[in-house]
Amino acid sequence: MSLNAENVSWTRGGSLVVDDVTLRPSPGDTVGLLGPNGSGKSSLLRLMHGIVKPSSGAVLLDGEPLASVPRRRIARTVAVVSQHADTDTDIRVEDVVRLGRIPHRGAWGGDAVADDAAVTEALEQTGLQHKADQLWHTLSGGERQRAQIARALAQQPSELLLDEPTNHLDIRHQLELLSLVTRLPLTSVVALHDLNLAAMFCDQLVVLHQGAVVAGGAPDEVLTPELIARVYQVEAEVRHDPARGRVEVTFEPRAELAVPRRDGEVCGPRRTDSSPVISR
Ligand SMILES: Nc1ncnc2c1ncn2[C@@H]1O[C@H](COP(=O)(O)OP(=O)(O)OP(=O)(O)O)[C@@H](O)[C@H]1O
Repeated sequence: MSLNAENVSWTRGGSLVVDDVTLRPSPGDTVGLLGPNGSGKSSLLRLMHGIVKPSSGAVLLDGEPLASVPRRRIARTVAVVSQHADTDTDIRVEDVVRLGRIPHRGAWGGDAVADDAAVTEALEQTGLQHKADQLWHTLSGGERQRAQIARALAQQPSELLLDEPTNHLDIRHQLELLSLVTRLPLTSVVALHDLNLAAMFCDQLVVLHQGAVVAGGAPDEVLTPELIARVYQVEAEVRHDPARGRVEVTFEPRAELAVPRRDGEVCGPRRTDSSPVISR
């Protein structure tokens, strides 16, 4: 299976939101989609899921334009975890996860044993077994996020699209979630803001800036101080850690981001000598 974006552009309100993007994840890879707020990550994921149609170019599922693939086949193959999932209805966590089985139902129903097994496994993988009977709207933000991921896993897709899946998660669950995603025998495209998580877990990175791809490749090729300065306007130090086999990014707070205090003084970040930087 493959899900590729080929020279995809998407225009909205007169602006080019996604600008001639080609993305061809290798089977089994985890591809990190990076870029500042508004750079087009969510829009590209929506295009790759077929929720919106490209203005030009095409998204191909196994070489076939997504627009001509039946919705049901897309749903069996591609699962999405979006940023904003919500419901007001009284639905239990297990039932949310079970929604992932809908694409597998035929006209005469589904395979109940396979459905139960997939739901149980997805709840276990996301550490939500003990929440199975709890109502969705009583979950914390992080638990809701994990329930959405469990729903996507129950779908048993070959392609997984995740839009900032670590939002709301504490550090342990961020690490667990991304390590789960990378362990699964799936091809994943995951929009991330945390460059170190991206370096730690992604096989390949693609960086978007104003809708266009400005860098792509292995994390240690992509994450350079020059790229980070150009795209995020932030000074960064990038260290190669041979023991861990990855790069680590640390950031330099910028002096011009110093904020005025109520007493008129301007406070910047703490220096490494631990004395507060205060200038008048
Ligand atoms: N339906 C739409 N109509 C008009 N503008 C849109 C639409 N969808 C997205 N945009 C604009 O396209 C740009 C890219 O948005 P998008 O949500 O894809 O960025 P993003 O990289 O995911 O951002 P973030 O990191 O903040 O989630 C933004 O400027 C947004 O306002």
